[in-house]
Amino acid sequence: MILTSGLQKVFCAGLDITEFYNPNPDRLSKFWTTLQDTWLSLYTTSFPTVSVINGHSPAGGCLFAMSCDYRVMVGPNYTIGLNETKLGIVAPKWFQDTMVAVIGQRKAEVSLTTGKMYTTDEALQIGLIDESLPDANSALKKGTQFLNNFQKISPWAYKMTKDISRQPTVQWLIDNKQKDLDFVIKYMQSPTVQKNLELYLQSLKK
Ligand SMILES: CCCCCC/C=C\CC(=O)SCCNC(=O)CCNC(=O)[C@H](O)C(C)(C)COP(=O)(O)OP(=O)(O)OC[C@H]1O[C@@H](n2cnc3c(N)ncnc32)[C@H](O)[C@@H]1OP(=O)(O)O
Repeated sequence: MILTSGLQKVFCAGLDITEFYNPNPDRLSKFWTTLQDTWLSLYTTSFPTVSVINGHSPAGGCLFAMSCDYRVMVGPNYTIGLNETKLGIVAPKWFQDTMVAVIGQRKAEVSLTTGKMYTTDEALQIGLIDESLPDANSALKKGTQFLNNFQKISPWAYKMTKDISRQPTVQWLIDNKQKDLDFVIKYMQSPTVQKNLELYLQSLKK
């Protein structure tokens, strides 16, 4: 499966920030549970996945890209990263663990604490993406080539290997779904967090 965008310059703008601003707890609860379930499904697919990142990919967009098996990004003008601290919020543990699995503990900690958005070249250098291509068509071709490797791999061997590799991160969320949800609901009701989100939303308006 290839995950890509039909837009001109945005792969995925991340989660809809307005869902976190002055949230209705019931609605936020459904929103967050859907996100947890969607991520669990994507991160544990029984078939190979590639993200063809053909535009900017902040926060939730970066999470979805990192959750695929391989990342091909169009360069040099787009950016990718977990920028939550720039919004004055915290990337949850499973977002962080997903990044650690891709680029390692040290690079992930620097990346997460600074909320850095990496250019395509920078992302390639730290291993956040696997390949950089100059345009969307060649990126799509590369992504397809990667998937073709699996014609010679046993689906069972593929799935078992991926399960072993991803198990700790997946199991943590399965075991802590309610705790994670409760934390988000409580955290998003903090006046400081709300103020930070208000300022960030204002900064996005042109
Ligand atoms: C325990 C704590 C739990 C925390 C949970 C984790 C929470 C969040 C994870 C996230 O995913 S937060 C989202 C982070 N996303 C961003 O920071 C992206 C911000 N957007 C941009 O940088 C740019 O919009 C863009 C994606 C580079 C696209 O730029 P472009 O110039 O094409 O478009 P704009 O004119 O800037 O935007 C159009 C329009 O959309 C609004 N908007 C953009 N992104 C979001 C978003 N993620 N959520 C809600 N709204 C968004 C932007 O304000 C514009 O609105 P209008 O001015 O048209 O009203």
